[in-house]
Amino acid sequence: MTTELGGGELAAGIRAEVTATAAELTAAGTPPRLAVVVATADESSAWYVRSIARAAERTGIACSVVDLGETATPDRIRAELAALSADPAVHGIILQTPLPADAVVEDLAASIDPAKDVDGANPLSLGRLAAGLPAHPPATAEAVLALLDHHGIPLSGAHAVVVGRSTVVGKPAAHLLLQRDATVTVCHSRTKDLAAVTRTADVLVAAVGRPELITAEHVAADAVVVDVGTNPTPDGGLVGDVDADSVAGRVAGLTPVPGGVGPVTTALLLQHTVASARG
Ligand SMILES: Nc1nc(=O)c2c([nH]1)NC[C@@H]1CN(c3ccc(C(=O)N[C@@H](CCC(=O)O)C(=O)O)cc3)C=[N+]21
Repeated sequence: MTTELGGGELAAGIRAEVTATAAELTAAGTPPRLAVVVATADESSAWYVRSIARAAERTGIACSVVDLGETATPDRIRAELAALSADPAVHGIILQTPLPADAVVEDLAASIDPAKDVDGANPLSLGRLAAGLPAHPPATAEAVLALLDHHGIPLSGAHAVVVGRSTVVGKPAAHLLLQRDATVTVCHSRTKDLAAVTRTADVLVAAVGRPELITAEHVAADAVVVDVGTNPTPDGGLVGDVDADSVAGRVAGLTPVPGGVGPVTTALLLQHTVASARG
C-alpha cells in the first residue's frame, strides 16, 4: 500500500495564513509586494511565473513580473536586482532560472538583498542556512520538509537520501534534513551504483530534473519518496523524477506530480514575502 502524500491541502492552509497576514499588512500601510525577474523563454519557468502571479493576486500580494528577455546581459540583470533591493515598496525578489548562458545564478543572486531573498538564492542565504542561522531557505527545498512534516514522517535518525546537488534544491534540502537530525546522503550524476545507495533510504528525495529516473529498483519497500521533479512532456503534461507507476505499491508513501511539492513551493514563496514585509 502506497500512501499518496499530496500537497494541495497543506498549500491551501499556508495560503489562508498568508491571506490574513497580507490583509493586516495592507491595513497597516505596508502592502506586500513580490518582484519576479525573468530572463528566459523557458516554458516551465513561464508556467511557474504565471502560477506565482495568480497565487499572489489571490492572497492579496502585489506581484511585478520584470521580464528582461532572454538576451539580457548579466550586468542588466544585476542592475535590476540591485534596484529592486533598494526599492522600499518591494519585499520579496525572485530571480527565475534558467538564465542566459553567460549568467551564473549564484553570482547574480548576490545582488538580492538577503532580507528580500524569498527564494534563498543569494549565496549568503545558503551559507546562513548551512551555519544554522536565520535565512529564507529556497522555497522548493523547504516544501520538501513541510510536506514530510504535514504527513507526519519522522526524520530524526532516519536515513535521507537526496538525489541531486543543485544550489536551489539538493544542497539546501540536505542542510534542512541535517538540521532535523536525519542522516543525509547526497547522490548525483557521478554516484556509483545509484540504486544501491537509494535502496538504503528511509526518505528518498528526487531532485535531478530527469524524467522518471527513479524506478522500483531504486527504492526500499518501506521508503517514503518525495518527487521534486516537474519535467514537461511533449504532449503538454508533466512528469516527475520518479516513475510513479514503477514504484507505486512498493513504497510506503509517494508525493504526486502534479499536486505534491509544486503547490507547496509557490505557497511558501508567498509566505516568505509576507514575512519579509512584516520585517
Ligand atoms: N529561482 C527559481 N526557483 C524555482 O523554484 C523555480 C525556478 N527558478 N524556475 C522554474 C522552476 C519550476 N518550478 C515549479 C514550481 C511549482 C510547480 C507546480 O506547482 N506545478 C504544479 C502543476 C503544474 C501543471 O499541472 O502544469 C504541481 O506540481 O502541482 C511547477 C514548477 C519552480 N522553479
